[in-house]
Amino acid sequence: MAKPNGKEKKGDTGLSMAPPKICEARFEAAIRAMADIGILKETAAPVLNNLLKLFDYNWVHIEADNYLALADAIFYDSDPKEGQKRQANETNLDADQCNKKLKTKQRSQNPTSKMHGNDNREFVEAPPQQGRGTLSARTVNGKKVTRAHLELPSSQLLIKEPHACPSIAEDTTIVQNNSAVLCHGDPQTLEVPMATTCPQVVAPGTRKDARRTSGSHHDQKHERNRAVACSNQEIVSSKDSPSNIEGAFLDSCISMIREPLKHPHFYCKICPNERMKMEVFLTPGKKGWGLRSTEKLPRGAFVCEYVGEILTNIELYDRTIQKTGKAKHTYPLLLDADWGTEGVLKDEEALCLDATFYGNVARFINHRCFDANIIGIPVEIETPDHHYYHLAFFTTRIIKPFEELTWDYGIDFDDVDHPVKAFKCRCGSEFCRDKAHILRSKSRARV
Ligand SMILES: C[S@@+](CC[C@H](N)C(=O)[O-])C[C@H]1O[C@@H](n2cnc3c(N)ncnc32)[C@H](O)[C@@H]1O
Repeated sequence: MAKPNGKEKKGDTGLSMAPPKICEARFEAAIRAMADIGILKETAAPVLNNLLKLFDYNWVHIEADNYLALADAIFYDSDPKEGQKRQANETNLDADQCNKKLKTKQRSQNPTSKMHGNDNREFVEAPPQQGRGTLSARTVNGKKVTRAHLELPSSQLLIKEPHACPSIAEDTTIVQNNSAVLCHGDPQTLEVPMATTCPQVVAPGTRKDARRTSGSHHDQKHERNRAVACSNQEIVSSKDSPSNIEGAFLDSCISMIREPLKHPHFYCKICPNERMKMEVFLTPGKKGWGLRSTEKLPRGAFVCEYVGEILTNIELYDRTIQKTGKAKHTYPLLLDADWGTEGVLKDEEALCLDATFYGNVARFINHRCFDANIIGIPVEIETPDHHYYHLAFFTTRIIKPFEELTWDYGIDFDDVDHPVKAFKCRCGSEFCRDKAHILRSKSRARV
């Protein structure tokens, strides 16, 4: 008997009995669809039977996309190479469709106050993001292979990090719609050379920085390599001269798309992101909450991205002024990695992130002068506009389990002219830049 969803169970019909009318009609319709594209019934029927078994007689999968799974299975059975080419073509189509979707989504976002990263993601409790997507199954040389179309949240579109790997089941082939990826549920990462620049969390009142008129970080002459991780397999590059990806990495990207059968497994057993468990904890040193990993982390491990609302500097400044004296902790981050290279930016144009109301665990990362154990690396994803990028945190050295993760906000503690003071630094580093606070602490200790 046919189930409401078209599923037919052997037990319902009896093995020797003819399939019920509804399935017979569906069977014939599938054969007709194949005949329309020049496939003989003798070829199509046995493959269809196999496919039905694979899909547990769920016709929905077989009829989807005008019998795409069936056509593919036939192609694979008759000529695996041809089947791969066909799949590669579909892959490109899928990628285009997905990119369109992503663009539409971006356009529909609130232009004045957006989340940096995943839409609607809230801090602390937010689980690691899993890309949304669809799964379809097909037979490859008689083996069931699941194909996943992932639409990944933008905050997961990141950079190459040798350990960044997916938690994808072993029979899953990933068709990536975005090229540069990191974190859970993702198969492939990109190797992008980047130099650390100095994006900073702004202490309340680093209005001087916000105006970008001066500030120590602006004077630093970094060679600012950029990772431009665009959708659809475009990566890149150095700031002044966009370069191309080349060599083994490019070859493997092409191969993943064109020869998916060579890359059936993406399950990674060593990826630290798979095991990494972040913990927000109350620091003993009056810094408020902090962040740590319960696991040992290798050097260079991706930790997380800084997520917050995207504001202009004017908006951030207004918020800061309103909060002054009330907020104990503040959560802004200037997207200033490129400031100073194009003359003076207007405050209405310069961007920053504010994790006060929306954010992720990164908002709990405390500051440590100079010898912090993580660094923020700017990553451009949606747009090559250097004023808007994501900030990805990576470990600078091996981190012991439960060691606090710290990041050098780059605060100028000597900026005493500003009406709103930075916090008193309690980082404990021997390189602490908050000299005034150290002196005060020492004289208090003497008394
Ligand atoms: C991005 S938040 C970090 C999380 C914060 N500790 C909390 O409890 O939410 C930045 C704020 O943490 C505090 N903070 C961070 N690093 C500090 C440090 N080295 N010394 C003292 N306070 C610190 C300051 O109040 C600062 O405004």
